[in-house]
Amino acid sequence: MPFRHVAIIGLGLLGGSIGLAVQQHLPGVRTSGFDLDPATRARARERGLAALVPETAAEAVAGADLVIFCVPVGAMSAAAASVAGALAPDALVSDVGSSKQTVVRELTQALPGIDVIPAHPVAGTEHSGPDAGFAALFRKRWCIITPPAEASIAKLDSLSRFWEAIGATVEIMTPEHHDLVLAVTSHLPHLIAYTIVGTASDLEEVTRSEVIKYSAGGFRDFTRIAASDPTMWRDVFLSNRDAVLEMLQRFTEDLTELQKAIRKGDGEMLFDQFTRTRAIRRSIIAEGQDDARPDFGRGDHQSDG
Ligand SMILES: NC(=O)C1=CN([C@@H]2O[C@H](COP(=O)(O)OP(=O)(O)OC[C@H]3O[C@@H](n4cnc5c(N)ncnc54)[C@H](O)[C@@H]3O)[C@@H](O)[C@H]2O)C=CC1
Ligand SMILES: O=C(O)C(=O)Cc1ccc(O)cc1
Repeated sequence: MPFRHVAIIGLGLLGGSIGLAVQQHLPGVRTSGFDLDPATRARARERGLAALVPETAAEAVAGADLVIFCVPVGAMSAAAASVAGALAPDALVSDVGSSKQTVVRELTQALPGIDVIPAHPVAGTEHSGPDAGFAALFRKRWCIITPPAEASIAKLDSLSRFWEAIGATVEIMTPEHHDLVLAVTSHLPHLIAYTIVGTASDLEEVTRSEVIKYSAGGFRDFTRIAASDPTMWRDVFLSNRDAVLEMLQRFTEDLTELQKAIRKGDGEMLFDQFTRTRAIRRSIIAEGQDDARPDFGRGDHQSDG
């Protein structure tokens, strides 16, 4: 393993999972971590999310050759500023943020002279905080690395090997392309889930208890997504604004087409559309890209296995 000491800033779902995964898969690598919230630091020590959880970010990054920011994308700048003077000059800085263009810009600006190579493990749950992390989170999941044009090939290779060692499969993309792809595959679906759950709970003629009682498959799946962390998702939408607005525009147009078909009684149009989307689901399953997590979509327990 090219890294001897990994420091994790932010010890919630992502940071905690990285800490546990490194300790499980790379026992020779030192781990340290810091979180702004004292209660999270205390819980991180109890759960052993990192071997060392000191009281300051500067102490956590001292001597680390890989520093990973695992904070909401709107907090990346402040988190980077909090370690600016304390990083080893040859440390590699990375992150796990769900959007990449603003993050790469903000980390690079906050840390002049330091190598920054952002990443996004496309792996998560609707849970957050220091109790949510588990070592197997990244197993068989994609990790998209978005190196700036000037990134060192050797450091990019080291970061790829790190993610592979904790179970992920690495893909390289530009930050621009990443933000477009994730806008449609992740950000828009979350926005739709937040909307539909809000719409259902605002109805006057249908009571909230009826919504809960009769929430068969479809609605229930949306409520899982809509339970995701409000701070994290507020930041994702504000940071990936342009790509999300572009995808939302296309989605709105397609929704209007379906609305027209229903009004006109155009069953053929509806049937063709649903046949096309069923084929997409089937190809996801055939490629083994359905979710490997044992509790996906069903319970709210996590495992450390
Ligand atoms: N939740 C998910 O499923 C996924 C999240 N991500 C990304 O990972 C990042 C972290 O998300 P989660 O772990 O889910 O969030 P989380 O809410 O579980 O953890 C974030 C932690 O960062 C801490 N924090 C905030 N500002 C800080 C600062 N300046 N210094 C130190 N700690 C600070 C918070 O106290 C919190 O404990 C986000 O950027 C998110 O977009 C990426 C993939 C999946
Ligand atoms: O829980 C789910 O279904 C997710 O979609 C998790 C997730 C959330 C944010 C990401 O950037 C990547 C994965």
